[in-house]
Amino acid sequence: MHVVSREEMRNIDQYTITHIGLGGPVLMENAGRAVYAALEPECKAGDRICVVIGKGNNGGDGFVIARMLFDSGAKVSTWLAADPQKISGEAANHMRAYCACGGTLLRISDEPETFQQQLDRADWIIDALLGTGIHGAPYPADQQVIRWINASKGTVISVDLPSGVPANGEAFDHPAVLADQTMTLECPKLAQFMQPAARHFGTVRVLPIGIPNKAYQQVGVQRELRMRSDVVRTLPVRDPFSHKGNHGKGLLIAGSKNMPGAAFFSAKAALRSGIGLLKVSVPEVIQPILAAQLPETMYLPRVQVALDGASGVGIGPGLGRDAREEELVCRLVEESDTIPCVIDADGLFHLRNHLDLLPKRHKPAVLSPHPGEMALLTHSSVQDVERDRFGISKAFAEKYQVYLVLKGKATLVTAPDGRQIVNPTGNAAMAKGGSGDVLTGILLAFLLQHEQMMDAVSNAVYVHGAAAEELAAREHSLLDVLASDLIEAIPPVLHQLYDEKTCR
Ligand SMILES: NC(=O)C1=CN([C@@H]2O[C@H](COP(=O)(O)OP(=O)(O)OC[C@H]3O[C@@H](n4cnc5c(N)ncnc54)[C@H](OP(=O)(O)O)[C@@H]3O)[C@@H](O)[C@H]2O)[C@@H](O)CC1
Ligand SMILES: [K+]
Repeated sequence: MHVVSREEMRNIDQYTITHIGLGGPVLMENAGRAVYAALEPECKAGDRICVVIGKGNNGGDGFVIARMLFDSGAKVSTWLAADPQKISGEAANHMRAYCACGGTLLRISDEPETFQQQLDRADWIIDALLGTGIHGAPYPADQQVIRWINASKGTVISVDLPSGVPANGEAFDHPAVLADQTMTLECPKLAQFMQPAARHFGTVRVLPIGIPNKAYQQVGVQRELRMRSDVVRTLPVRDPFSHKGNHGKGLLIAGSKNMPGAAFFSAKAALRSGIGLLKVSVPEVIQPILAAQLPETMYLPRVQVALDGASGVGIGPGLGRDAREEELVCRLVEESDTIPCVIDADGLFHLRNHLDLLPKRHKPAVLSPHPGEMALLTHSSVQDVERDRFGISKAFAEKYQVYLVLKGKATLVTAPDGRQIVNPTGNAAMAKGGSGDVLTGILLAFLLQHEQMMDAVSNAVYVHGAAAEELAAREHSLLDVLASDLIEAIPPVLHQLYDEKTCR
């Protein structure tokens, strides 16, 4: 499923209308019908539904929804936030169709008190005020309508976008609808994955409106939401005649005297994610503790680190910020030139002034920063990173020729050629020390077992998030999940995914 910017969505619509010949009224009819079809099973007989309609094409969708509700005999009141004389194009066609079917239109500016009363009494409020077309803050009259919608008690369903939210997710401080549910048309917009916009969406349903794939290809959209079916399709299939050497010989350089746990989490996650052989390099002082906890790995004293036949390397979790490690990180990034190399946490800290090493590699490295680490790498602030997650990631991945995993609510994977994949799994239980170390281990293991790096990285991020969801769905809350719990949730997640793979 594609993820689009405002401009891309407009171009996709235009291509579909002009070159494919599916006219705007058809798409609008499809959009309104899709929302009606999704809404209808949720509504009980006698529910009061208030449709709030703006002047543009988002309002046009609202007319279709209102017409279908009216035709089905629902208790619908349809309120216009604009002068009907100023409604034009496809929206005007659908306004006429609604009226011709016998529907009544009320203007908010004529009867603001009645509007507020009806909003207050409504079980459902359909927000078709503003969509992808607005520039800047909504006009003052629309801001007032948004405040009234937000003060209402009914369930707010936003059509395409919560009104007032900028589609590209730019930071804003004006009023915007706080939806209970957003029925996104055709494909998710960037705003759904950006702060503060994302907080306005409530739960999201994506409703197809019949735009053909050709339109996406022509516009050249390079962003996708990872679907479960993508993960199931691309997970590696294990050869029944394989041996441990076929599933990767990983080397993990992690842990320090004060952070032995990080090495444990990464190593155990890599083992749970299928790696064939794993050697862990830790300071000698913590080796006995780890060896007792994790007898499945081999150990290499930190002073003797050499690739020594490894087919992939993970660097960074709990490494510490001692200046001596900087040289080690740089050396390993250079020496592992032709094999997968994952760099995280303190590995990123040590690499921050040596990023020029990255584009020299034959095999692109995988960097997995959280926004704070990304700010460090780009000499910016966390706010700068969050303001433009998509743009900053793309510029960085292309410049340094890396796979970049920018962690967050919707972790974003960017390939060296600029393709981007948004991860849908995960929850707030992961906001705890050690979670990132687990991901490093899964990444290392998956890179050694997948054919395509983008699949390996995206699947690792997906499984990591799915493990947190699995825990929260069963015996855990969002508060009590530990990194070690995440690791133990990898097996049920993989079990389920492989089950789906064999069932297909
Ligand atoms: N064929 C298609 O494209 C399809 C599109 N579809 C639907 O259309 C939506 C996009 O439609 P859109 O482009 O008409 O924009 P929309 O968000 O309804 O409102 C823009 C209107 O607001 C105005 N306006 C501008 N700035 C403003 C502000 N700050 N505060 C307040 N108003 C402001 C501006 O008028 P202006 O004031 O500039 O004259 C304009 O009239 C999309 O989200 C989806 O729902 C679907 O039906 C599928 C087919
Ligand atoms: K809307």
